[in-house]
Amino acid sequence: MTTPTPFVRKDDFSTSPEKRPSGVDLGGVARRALLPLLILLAWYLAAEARLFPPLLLPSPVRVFGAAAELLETGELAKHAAASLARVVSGFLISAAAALFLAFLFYRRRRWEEGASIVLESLRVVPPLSLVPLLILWLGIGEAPKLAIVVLSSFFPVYLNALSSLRAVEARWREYARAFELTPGECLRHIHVPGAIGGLLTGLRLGFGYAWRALIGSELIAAASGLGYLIEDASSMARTDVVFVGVLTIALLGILCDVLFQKGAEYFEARMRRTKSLTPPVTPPTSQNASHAAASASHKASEHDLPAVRIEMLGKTFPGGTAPFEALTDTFPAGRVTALLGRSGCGKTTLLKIVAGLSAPTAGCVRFERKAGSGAAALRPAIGIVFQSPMLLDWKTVVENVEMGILHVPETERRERALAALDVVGLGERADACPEELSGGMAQRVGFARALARNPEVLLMDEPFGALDALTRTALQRRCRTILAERPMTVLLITHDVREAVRLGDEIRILEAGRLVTEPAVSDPAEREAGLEAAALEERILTRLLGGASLQ
Ligand SMILES: Nc1ncnc2c1ncn2[C@@H]1O[C@H](COP(=O)(O)OP(=O)(O)OP(=O)(O)O)[C@@H](O)[C@H]1O
Repeated sequence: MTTPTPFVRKDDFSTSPEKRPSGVDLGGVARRALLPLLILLAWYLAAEARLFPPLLLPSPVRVFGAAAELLETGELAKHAAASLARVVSGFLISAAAALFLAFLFYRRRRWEEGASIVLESLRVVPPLSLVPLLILWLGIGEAPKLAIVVLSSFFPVYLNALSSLRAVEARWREYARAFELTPGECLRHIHVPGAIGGLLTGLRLGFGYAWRALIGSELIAAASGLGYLIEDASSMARTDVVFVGVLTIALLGILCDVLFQKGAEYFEARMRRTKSLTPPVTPPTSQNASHAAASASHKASEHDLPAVRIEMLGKTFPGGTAPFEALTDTFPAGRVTALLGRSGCGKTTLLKIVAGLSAPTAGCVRFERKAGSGAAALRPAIGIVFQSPMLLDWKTVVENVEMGILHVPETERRERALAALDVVGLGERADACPEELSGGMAQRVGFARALARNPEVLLMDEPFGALDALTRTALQRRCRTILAERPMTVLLITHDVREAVRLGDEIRILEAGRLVTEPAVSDPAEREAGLEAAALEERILTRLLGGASLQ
């Protein structure tokens, strides 16, 4: 089965605020402080015992004395501020450039290929080796120092952003096509919130690299900054001041990192937990409710519904696999066609072609309406239910349903989504997060998302395959009720012969690249437990098991 799996994100920022224990973790603070305190003690003892000459290892007392002196004269603050300004401005420039390029390239591999030799060369060349050139081109002012910081922090941001955006884009590509999302909608609703962990990790790493590049940048004819302070003190054999400079860089780096991490956590929580930021779901007004309900329970006239006609349909994948080469059949209008077949025979491939998610290599799909139908020229509205629910975990239940109908005006969208949730019995859970739902509920949300589109053609790819037997039976019954009230042309892919018999008005078996028709049980009331149903089930099972051995 090639249906995409739901996206579960794991990254450096997975410790969301609500999962953290509130209050200060004193144990954690003590654990972190223990090693530095031990080092400080060892340093003090080694210096007092004169294990090394004071020029090599001044005592901590002398270092803190020098720090106090530099603080008093304002020297330390002046140099720290100059360094901080360089790090922040260099980082902002590099982050802006890196994010711009990552967003430009993540869907355009050819553009990235065009720039790849230049970018790769820059990535492997140590920025400090460019110092002579930078001085030559940019002089000895601030520009070359900034350039070193920018070059050092660019790649962590760029590479993390590019790879996380690409991973999210690939994972949700079919989803985006199935619901006809525009590139802007994909970016806003899926790619940025989905990749936010990777984006923030890259920014954090980049900021760390900017600090590390600082000293190198301040070796270039600087008259201020912690790098300059260290260099100047070193030339005057003031090791204590060198220590002050290095410790200040470490402290400022850690402080910036903590602030950055807190800010990133807050930002990520805002981006991903839209639930807490969007107004709570309010019940529709009575007038709108009736309109929405009418819309959700939109009952397409059976006369208008299209049949799905496939003609000489063939698909050959680039590797040479060809599940079928010339399929011809009609899935009748307003009826449920259950499609069975052994694993790997091409059921999902066929459904994707009908959905327009994959192009056939031969033949075509046509949606045929009865002559005289008012909607003869229209492409039908298609709803797709994937095997897994494919819910965006940064959106609430109702927002997930809305993703299927983003083309609908905002005022109507919420009402239609709520009405569709009502149809699947989840109106009360509209404001819940996907992670709060059971597997069956999540699948019903996926069903509601397809129903909200008022589909004339409903394509379902093993929609109940991952559920336990009880939930599956309950959902099959609900599905049958919904389909009885709202006729649609349905193509249902399933591995479950009983499901095919229960739900199918038509039954097809895809075997050896051919579609074989099995006569379904004509009376829906008999499909659940009638003798005819049992005999049909047995016959289909025998047919499926009688083929080649399972792979
Ligand atoms: N993108 C692809 N590239 C190459 N081969 C593919 C691709 N997608 C599917 N196939 C191959 O095409 C054949 C049919 O795959 P498909 O997913 O349609 O089978 P299926 O009948 O839905 O299987 P299952 O019931 O196990 O889900 C398989 O051999 C599969 O390996």
